[in-house]
Amino acid sequence: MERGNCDSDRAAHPGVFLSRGSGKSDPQPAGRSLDFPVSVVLPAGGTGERTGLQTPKQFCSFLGRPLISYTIQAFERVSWIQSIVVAVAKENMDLMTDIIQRFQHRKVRAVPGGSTRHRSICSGVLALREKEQEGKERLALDRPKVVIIHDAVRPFVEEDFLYKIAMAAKEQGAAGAIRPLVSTVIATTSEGYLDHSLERAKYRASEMPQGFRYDVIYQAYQRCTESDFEFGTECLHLALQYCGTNAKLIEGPPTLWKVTYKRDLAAAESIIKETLSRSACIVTGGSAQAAALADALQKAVGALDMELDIIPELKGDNGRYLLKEWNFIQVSVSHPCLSGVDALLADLEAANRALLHPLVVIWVHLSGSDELSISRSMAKHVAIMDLGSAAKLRNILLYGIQLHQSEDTEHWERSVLRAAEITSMLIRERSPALVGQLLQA
Ligand SMILES: Nc1ccn([C@@H]2O[C@H](COP(=O)(O)OP(=O)(O)OP(=O)(O)O)[C@@H](O)[C@H]2O)c(=O)n1
Ligand SMILES: O=P(O)(O)OC[C@@H](O)[C@@H](O)[C@@H](O)CO
Repeated sequence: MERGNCDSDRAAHPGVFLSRGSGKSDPQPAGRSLDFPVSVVLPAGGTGERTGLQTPKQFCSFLGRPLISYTIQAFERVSWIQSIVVAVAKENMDLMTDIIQRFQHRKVRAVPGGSTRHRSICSGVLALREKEQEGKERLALDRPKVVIIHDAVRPFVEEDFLYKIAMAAKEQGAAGAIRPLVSTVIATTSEGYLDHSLERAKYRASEMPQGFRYDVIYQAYQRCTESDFEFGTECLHLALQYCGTNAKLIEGPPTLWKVTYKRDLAAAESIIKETLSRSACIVTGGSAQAAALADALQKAVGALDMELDIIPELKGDNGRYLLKEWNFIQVSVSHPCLSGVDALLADLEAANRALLHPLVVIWVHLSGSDELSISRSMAKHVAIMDLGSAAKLRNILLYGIQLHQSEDTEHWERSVLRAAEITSMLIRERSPALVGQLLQA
């Protein structure tokens, strides 16, 4: 009798589909293509006990966005992946549905997971049997030829490696990521003493993603035992044990690690922030003075391991920066005018880029020597504070940096270096506390 579900008391759930948001995810990289349908199962039904936190780790947020949303995005950006099923604990179905909606994830549906990881994965695999239905319209999605299974708490996965796993799974029936062991594996006696140690060079750590021909993983879950469901941790083993399918093992990059302990959450946040902070686009408005300041800043931030692209305006071909850059610097000289910043904020809102990550906009103002009146200075501070408060509601973090013209070369160079250091810190830290502040370089 075909196993219709993975927990004794549970029918296969078709999954909750949300209308596909018009949300712009990152532009699809000009990637590869596959001539067979591939779907993904993300087991996310755990409680994350080893983090010691109340919130399951897959729902812990970085920069205002849950970890699972980063993992989903890593897959939905891959053009040859037709659909993604996330298996979550029943009590988290509404939360997962809200995350899919709020971050306008596409190709994604949530299904109830199970009491163990294997049961959650099995629920996801069974859900892929159903023709995916959205509203009244039936989606012309075929049952996948290959299923990629990937822990939802492994957010750093790249298309190239997914491609290798999917191709190997199609050819071999199963494929899995491996990594060298860091520690030696030892066997202990029942009294807690060393029994023997394994020769580390002969063994590898089994990681994710893993890939399977649909029929292989489906049959494996149909044939495995309740003990497998309860205590097993290795899908590749099920494929070998119950389908005679010997997985192709492919060494993956070190970025495939799994968020398990609380320290891993801090590491993941640091990597995400570092990834978002590598570059920025500086808009000069076309003036020679602003361009000269931009050149000086570009050199100074280069020494801080950050790249600046300098453009006169975000029009025409330069509009592409609105779709790919996470950080922008708008330069104004002499007249403390925020109209350029206003226009940039409007462009960013139209591009809907702040949906997934907080964007950083820095207004760099080079004030003339004559601009020392207290009232004008106060007006600037109030203006950027107001604009910053409004932009923050749209997940755009607006900061200001003011430099003063100086004929003294040494003084000027020190100002530019301070401006570069402040710029790098603001982009790296994305601190909500400094939003709307006009910092002095
Ligand atoms: N019943 C379960 C248990 C785990 N998982 C998922 O399997 C992946 C890897 O498992 P693990 O790191 O062990 O997650 P947890 O079980 O949540 O962690 P812990 O063992 O610390 O509770 C995670 O994405 C987790 O959400 C799942 O889908 N269903
Ligand atoms: O054992 P845990 O539930 O912490 O994590 C699951 C891992 O074991 C699993 O993802 C890989 O070993 C590949 O099977």
